[in-house]
Amino acid sequence: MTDLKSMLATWAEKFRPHAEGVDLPPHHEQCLGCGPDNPHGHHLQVRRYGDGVVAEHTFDNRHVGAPGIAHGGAVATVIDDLYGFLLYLVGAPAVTRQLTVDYRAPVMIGTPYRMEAGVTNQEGRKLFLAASLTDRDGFLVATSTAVFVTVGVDHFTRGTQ
Ligand SMILES: CCCCC/C=C\C/C=C\C/C=C\C/C=C\CCCC(=O)SCCNC(=O)CCNC(=O)[C@H](O)C(C)(C)COP(=O)(O)OP(=O)(O)OC[C@H]1O[C@@H](n2cnc3c(N)ncnc32)[C@H](O)[C@@H]1OP(=O)(O)O
Repeated sequence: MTDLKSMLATWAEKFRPHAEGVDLPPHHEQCLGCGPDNPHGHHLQVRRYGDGVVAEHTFDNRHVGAPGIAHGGAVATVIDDLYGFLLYLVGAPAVTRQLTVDYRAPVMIGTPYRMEAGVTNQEGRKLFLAASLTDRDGFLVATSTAVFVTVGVDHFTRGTQ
């Protein structure tokens, strides 16, 4: 299990410039989106792509909704986590305040998709983000926007207190 102290100790290494095309580090080992040690997770692997991030991702039977189709919540989870990798490039931790997903076509189990995300605007603590999910033919399957708000490390230790 990842404890908060050891997770925070890894931040300096994560929130720094990363080379183009190199795999970005997971948020932490148990992260639902990208943690390699989470047996229920999506094990998302993400690379920097210019000013944004990119991933090739395939949903599996642990994430099924209607038969053969990925659960919409699972798709939103992976998109949300993909946004979390932009924070390394922005250089500050932030959390999701608003997330929208436009499900344009079913996301099929066992089919590889390309996912891209980038920062469209930054105003003070607010990061306006956008993402897309396309199939191998370049067909647009889902689009998303999000507002993330930058936070200090205390956010992860205090809850609502
Ligand atoms: C999740 C695990 C994290 C582990 C971290 C590990 C390693 C580090 C790696 C990365 C860093 C962290 C995360 C990456 C990981 C995974 C990615 C997935 C991310 C998540 O899964 S994260 C969980 C879900 N997430 C929450 O749990 C947030 C709950 N929430 C709050 O904690 C507060 O709500 C908070 C702090 C967000 C803000 O609270 P606050 O009091 O500080 O600020 P306030 O409310 O004033 O809003 C500030 C300004 O945003 C404007 N604003 C608000 N809403 C807007 C909207 N919809 N559109 C446009 N503007 C909007 C306001 O109008 C104001 O604007 P202005 O400053 O101009 O007045």
